[in-house]
Amino acid sequence: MTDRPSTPLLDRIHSPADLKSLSDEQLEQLADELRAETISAVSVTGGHLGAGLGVIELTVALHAIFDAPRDRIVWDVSHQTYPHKILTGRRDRIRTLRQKDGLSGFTKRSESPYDPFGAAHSSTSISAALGFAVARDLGGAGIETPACGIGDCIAVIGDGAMSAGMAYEAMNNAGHLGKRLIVILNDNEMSIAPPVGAMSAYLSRLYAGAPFQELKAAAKGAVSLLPPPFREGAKRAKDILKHLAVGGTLFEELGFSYVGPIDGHDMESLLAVLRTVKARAHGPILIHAITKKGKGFAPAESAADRGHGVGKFDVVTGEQKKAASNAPSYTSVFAKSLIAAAERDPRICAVTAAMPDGTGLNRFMERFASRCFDVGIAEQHAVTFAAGLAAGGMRPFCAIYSTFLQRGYDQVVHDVALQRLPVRFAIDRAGLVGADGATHAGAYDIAYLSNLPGFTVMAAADEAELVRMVATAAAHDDGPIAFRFPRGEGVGVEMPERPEPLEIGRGRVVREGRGVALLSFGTRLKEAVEAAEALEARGLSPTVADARFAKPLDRELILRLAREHEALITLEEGAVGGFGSHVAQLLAEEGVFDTGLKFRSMCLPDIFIDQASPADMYAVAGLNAGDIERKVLEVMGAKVLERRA
Ligand SMILES: Cc1ncc(C[n+]2csc(CCOP(=O)(O)OP(=O)(O)O)c2C)c(N)n1
Ligand SMILES: CC(=O)[C@@H](O)[C@H](O)COP(=O)(O)O
Ligand SMILES: [Mg+2]
Repeated sequence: MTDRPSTPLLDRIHSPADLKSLSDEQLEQLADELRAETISAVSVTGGHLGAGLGVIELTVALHAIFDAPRDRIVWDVSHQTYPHKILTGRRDRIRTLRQKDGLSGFTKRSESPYDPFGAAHSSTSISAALGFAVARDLGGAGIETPACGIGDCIAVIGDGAMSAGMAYEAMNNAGHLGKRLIVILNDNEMSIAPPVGAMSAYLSRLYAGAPFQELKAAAKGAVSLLPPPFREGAKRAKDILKHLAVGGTLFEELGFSYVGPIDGHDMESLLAVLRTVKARAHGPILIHAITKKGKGFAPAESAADRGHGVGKFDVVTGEQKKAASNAPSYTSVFAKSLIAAAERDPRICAVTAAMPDGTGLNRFMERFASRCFDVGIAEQHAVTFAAGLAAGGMRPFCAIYSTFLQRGYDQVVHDVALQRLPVRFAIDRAGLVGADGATHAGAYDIAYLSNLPGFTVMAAADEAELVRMVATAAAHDDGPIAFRFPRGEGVGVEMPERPEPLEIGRGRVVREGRGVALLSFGTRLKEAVEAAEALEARGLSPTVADARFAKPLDRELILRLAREHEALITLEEGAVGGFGSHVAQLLAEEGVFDTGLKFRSMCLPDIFIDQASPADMYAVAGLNAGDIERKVLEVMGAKVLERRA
């Protein structure tokens, strides 16, 4: 007895080469089995379900027609690649997805030669595929697979990812270079939330209602693309292409041949069009495939997010297994606090870059639709748009995950900081996030914001602190201000009734002790307190303080801790170069080291940490309570404790 689906054909597939001998009908059957296997695997791992289900037929067709790894298939975001992983020799590990030591939830060059380019942040695929195409034409053979060289270069990009400027930068360049390059626009009319923006409306118009171009002309153009009959389906290809629009679109204006729209779930259409394109394409070509996110799994198809990101679930009912929560999530605390602040202040508005649910701004949107802006996947624009709002007299909160804010860094520097504009950055997913792994680690914002003149940088130690920081940011008009908080639920502390803004640049001592001081910035505070309590048993009683601010630093507090203790240890959920470095700089400048203070900075190590539970990732980073305890003992010269299990 097994709860795995029956997959006789898929069981024979060990690499894409095995698809080459299958008939078109068998490829259709393979797609059905691949869908069942994908659903089964994600039901035990959780993860990105809907996007993969939407590209099952496309994945099979691509691997049947093209020759990966020689042909480079570059998946945008790559959260839709679980079916691709199954077909490319990773089926035996597919139930380890997104877990410690398991398969990554995204494409990863070190994981497989079939993943020619890693991704997880969106809208990079056309640039990367174009890079491969140019390398090919310059005689490059690829790093991992030099023996097979580089064949066709194919970018598969979603309609949501098409909202980012980078995709247009790439098409602009590709149209100019004129290299053979295949872009498949996987249009499921969904980002994580329903897509927004004029471009999304334009894509819908390409296949909604009346044909946008005279059919006769389209058919003529299409027929000229047809190959001589080969293998199966040439006649069918002709029939299909007769009904397609070719030319006349924005893409055509950018120098691409446009083929579409085609039904991305109709294997016959896909095979026919891909065969034709493979045989005849010259220059850049864009194939517009219409798909359904969550296709073939009713609970996903009917979910508001089309099953974008799911927990483990029951394959029959679709019911997700949710862990009981003991405290509200940081995201919901942020959203609630911002709504409360906006009730009082009509200047408060909010900006998200395609993450209304993830940032909690969907709730703000329900309450203040005219003051909330989902700009699509467009972090650079989001930041400068917020800068404009601030310059216009509003009080904008730009809510972006730490990892995605990286994309808007020049805008943060040039448009916000340099002009000292009071944009409030609500930085969610700060620190290590778990299953999404290294691509989504919120590791760098402390460093890349704290070095900017005039920036105020805060980190919440718990959910009550987050409430205070929202109030602080709302009241702060003197330049840009950021506050960071992690993924997941809070600590379960009591919440302030009427949050008062914090005094800028003032930390707090949460536990008075002696000998050694632990100065935490962010939610490692809980670990620091735990470590301090454990150290009591060893005769040590560390002082524990919450810095609250990485910029401006609480000089008074830090210098007092340095003066009154033999050792000072800083803690943060960020990369080297952040809070600890700024504290070290202050201590050095003040000559504190000259008088013999023992100083250590505990931050993320200089490595990319693979996916695992956040606790396991912090164990790799050496930032859990036991690690802090050991560090204290090491610094204070006491016996190092046995490593905790
Ligand atoms: C730069 C960046 N911003 C935000 C995200 C978060 N994100 C992941 S998938 C996604 C939606 C992508 O939509 P689409 O490209 O249409 O793919 P689909 O899931 O519909 O297949 C978003 C916003 C991201 N991965 N990268
Ligand atoms: C692929 C992607 O970037 C998002 O879907 C991300 O996985 C969301 O993560 P959260 O669950 O933390 O919102
Ligand atoms: Mg989409």
